[in-house]
Amino acid sequence: MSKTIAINAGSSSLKWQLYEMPEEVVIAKGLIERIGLSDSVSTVSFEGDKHVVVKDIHNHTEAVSILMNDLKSLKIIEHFSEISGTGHRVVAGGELFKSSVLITDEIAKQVEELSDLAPLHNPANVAGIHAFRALLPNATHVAVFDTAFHTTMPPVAFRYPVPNDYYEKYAVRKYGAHGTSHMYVAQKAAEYLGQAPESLKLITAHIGNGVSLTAVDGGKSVDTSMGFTPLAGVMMGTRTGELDASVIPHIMAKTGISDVAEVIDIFNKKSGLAGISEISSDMRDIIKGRAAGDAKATLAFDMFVNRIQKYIGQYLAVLNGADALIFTAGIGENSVEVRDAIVSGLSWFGLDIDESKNVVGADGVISTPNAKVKVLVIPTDEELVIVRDVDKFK
Ligand SMILES: Nc1ncnc2c1ncn2[C@@H]1O[C@H](COP(=O)(O)OP(=O)(O)O)[C@@H](O)[C@H]1O
Ligand SMILES: CC(=O)OP(=O)(O)O
Ligand SMILES: [Mg+2]
Repeated sequence: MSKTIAINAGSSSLKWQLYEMPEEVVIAKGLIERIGLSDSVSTVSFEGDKHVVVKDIHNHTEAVSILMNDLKSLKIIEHFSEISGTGHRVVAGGELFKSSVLITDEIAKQVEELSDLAPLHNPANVAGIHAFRALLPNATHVAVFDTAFHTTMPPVAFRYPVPNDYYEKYAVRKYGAHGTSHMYVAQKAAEYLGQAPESLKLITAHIGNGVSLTAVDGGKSVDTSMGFTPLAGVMMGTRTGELDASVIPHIMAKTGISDVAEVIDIFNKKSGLAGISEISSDMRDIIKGRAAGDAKATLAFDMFVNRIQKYIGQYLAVLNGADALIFTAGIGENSVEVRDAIVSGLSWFGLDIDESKNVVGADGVISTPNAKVKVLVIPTDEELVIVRDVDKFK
């Protein structure tokens, strides 16, 4: 028996789970959310109790310190040496990493160097890697990549229509993200539906602060909405998603911003729900604003839903029809309103939600019995996939 911890740094959150392995028993878990916003919330669940602390948490380095402190102060562990393995979600693996790897100094450096491919994530992932390697020099540390599941995409999906040189010399292509989550829910969907993964065409919709949709054919990713970086695809909490690149020089000329990196930073951190609503990047705040009749919050909500609907349409085309649509992640798992708004506009395609099943806490099929394309809610579990991969190296 040994304890293994999974660290999942998202753009707005840090999720962790401490497991007894190989039994896969969760000893304790934590969610630090709204990182970088006011009133961040840290929740630790341990021995049936929930410990909740609300305070401003400015960045992921602070979040990692809180997590380490909680492990000891809440007496989840007595000594750090009880933890023999750590698994770190790494968002961008580029073309370098097709599966999980044991972290060495060299690997940690490579992960840091891939930050251009995930500027909001890889630096946070590296912060967790450095902190735990320093604390637990004798443990097994493993990096698990979001991009790994998408390495099955064919060139027709992953290539961009730019001059060949850009791909061949500079690796400019679509890499995708959230792969661990898309893979996990696609496998679960096959279990829920009682069918072999090989026989299913699925559209997995990971809707959190970061959002991506994937076309999964026979258990393999064949297309996904995120691109060279997680800026691409649909509109997100703070990110634009798809945009005409010509907007960049236009904004620079009009505003006087002289550094292109600054524009990209605005597209990554100040756009999406936050940019349109001028209220928040957090869907719970948008839903409140919309309910109160706020026009900007309503537009933000409607644009968010519209972009997701259009990608579902694309993937119905890519797959030439689908057996099921899967909702997962923070918004996909929890927001009845968002699921209802997305599906109700897709009835022509044979999607039909059963309102009595589309409720808080939904888990499993939420479509009507006759729906041509089933709709499921499946809570993702990136942490479980991560610790299973750590165990492979022990
Ligand atoms: N009950 C809820 N209703 C609507 N949205 C929710 C609910 N709970 C969480 N969310 C949303 O989920 C998003 C965070 O999702 P998550 O998957 O945790 O993000 P990250 O991309 O940081 O991993 C936030 O926009 C948050 O508002
Ligand atoms: C890749 C990505 O956007 O991740 P998250 O949704 O966890 O921020
Ligand atoms: Mg996430």
